[in-house]
Order: sequence, then C-alpha cells, then structure tokens
Amino acid sequence: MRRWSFSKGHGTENDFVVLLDRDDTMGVGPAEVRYLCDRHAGLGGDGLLRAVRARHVPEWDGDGSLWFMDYRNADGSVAQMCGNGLRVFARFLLDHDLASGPTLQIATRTGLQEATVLPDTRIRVSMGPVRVDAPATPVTVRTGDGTEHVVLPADVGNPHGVAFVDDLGALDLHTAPQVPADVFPEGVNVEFVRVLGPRHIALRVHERGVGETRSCGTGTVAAAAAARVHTGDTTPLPVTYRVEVPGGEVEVELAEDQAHLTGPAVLIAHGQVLVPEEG
Ligand SMILES: N[C@@H](CCC[C@H](N)C(=O)O)C(=O)O
Repeated sequence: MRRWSFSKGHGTENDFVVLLDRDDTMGVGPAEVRYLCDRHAGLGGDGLLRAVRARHVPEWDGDGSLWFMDYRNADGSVAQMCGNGLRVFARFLLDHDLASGPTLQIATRTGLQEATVLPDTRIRVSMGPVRVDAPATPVTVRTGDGTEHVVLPADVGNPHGVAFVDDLGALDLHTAPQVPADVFPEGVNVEFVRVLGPRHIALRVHERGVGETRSCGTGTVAAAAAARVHTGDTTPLPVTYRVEVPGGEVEVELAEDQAHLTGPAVLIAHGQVLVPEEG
C-alpha cells in the first residue's frame, strides 16, 4: 500500500480529492483516480485535482515554475477544464503556502488562468473564452425517461450542451443523456437550465465522466452564455449572471474575450489515505 497525503474540498458541493505531486513522482493514473473518488470504497469525489509543477507537463509550454492543475473526472478520464475545481485548487495552493495571494496564476489545459481571493469564502477565477453555437439543424439529447431536449452546443475549453426547460425537478438524470456522437465526439456535459428572470438562471447538470453533480463551474459559464442567446438578451457585454445550482449559487461574468466565475471554495479535510499498489 502507498500512503498519500490528500485534501478534500468543494465549490458549491462539486467535490474533489486534491493531491500534491510536486515533481510528478506519485504515479496517479486512472485506476488511482477511480479508487480515490469512489464514494463507498474510497474518499469520494466528483473529480481529482493534482498539483504538479508545470515543467513536468509536456503539453504546457509556458512558465514551468507555475502550478499546473491536472484535473481528472471520477471515472479516471482527463478533462480540459474544471471551473469549481480551479477555485478549490487555488484555495489548496494558498492554504498550503504553495502560492501567495490575493491573486495567483494557475497553469491549466486551457492555458494560463488567474484566481483572486475575495474577503469571504469566495474566489473569482478567469475561465477563458466561451463560445455558443447556434447550429442550423437542432441538436437533441434524450434523458433517462425518453424525453428529448434541444441543446445549444457551447465550449468553455470543455464541451457542453445547454437545454432550456420549465421544470428542473421533473428531469431524470440517473443515466447519462443520450447525445449525438457526431456533434459531441468526445462526450459532453449537459446542462438543463430554467430562466428565472433577467440574467438569473437555475440549472441541473449531468457531467461527462461523473454523472449528475451538485454543480459544474464550466457548466454555469456555458449556461449563462447560452441563456444570453436563448433569451435574446442584447444588453452590451460585459454582463453578469446569477446562477443557482443544487449545491449553492455562483456568479458568471461574460465579456467579449473572457468569462469569469465567482463562487465559494472550501477545504474540509486533510489526511492520509492508503492506496493499493497498481495491479
Ligand atoms: N465540474 C467541473 C467540470 C469537470 C469536467 C467535466 N466533467 C468534463 O468532462 O468536461 C466544473 O466545475 O467545471
């Protein structure tokens, strides 16, 4: 057995196991991620955040002394970005004196992002650009009860499909929504959004590689951008959306070239975990 130090944290109840693997020596593969994120046999988490010096990440070509956020879904798959994870990652770096605030730079698979600590439990992070497509032919997904929903494809570095519904409570998200593979060849995160008022929305989400989660940061950004298109909101950018999720509430700022996400980020435990040797 290997004995690893870990932290556990969450942002609006999207929860993560966090590991410090400074020099990329731990050997954190898909099996280790699945083990640690398992809610019965492991620590439990929607995903895992590994803090590694960027110089050890072949796809990173910027400043190697930065911390790289290596995000994995609970099923062991790699995703390009995680908005709630980015805030929790920033909190982890600060609490462990691995970086100093109030503003810090973090290397990610979607490039360099910035996190700013606010006086309460919240952290504001840059999320890069968000793109919403209005396809010529409607894209539909089918939920567990067989209901079909038209989605707007959106890209926040990772893929999203955003559907607008009247009743969030009626959705069956026990199984992954069936999606057209030609539109989403790498799978997709699907957000179901109810418009509550001007620039005020609520959502439920089914995450690729995880299942239904209590929140998804990139999903809130995708949903806000899609809601702007869906409602025909012509208010000039920048605009701010209030987004309610099952695990709390976040704020999404949309600007021409960059979105920002603000919400809580807390660490709830530090400890040691025994991890079986591979094989
Ligand atoms: N929970 C995350 C998104 C995590 C990645 C996603 N499941 C994917 O596979 O793209 C967030 O807060 O953004």
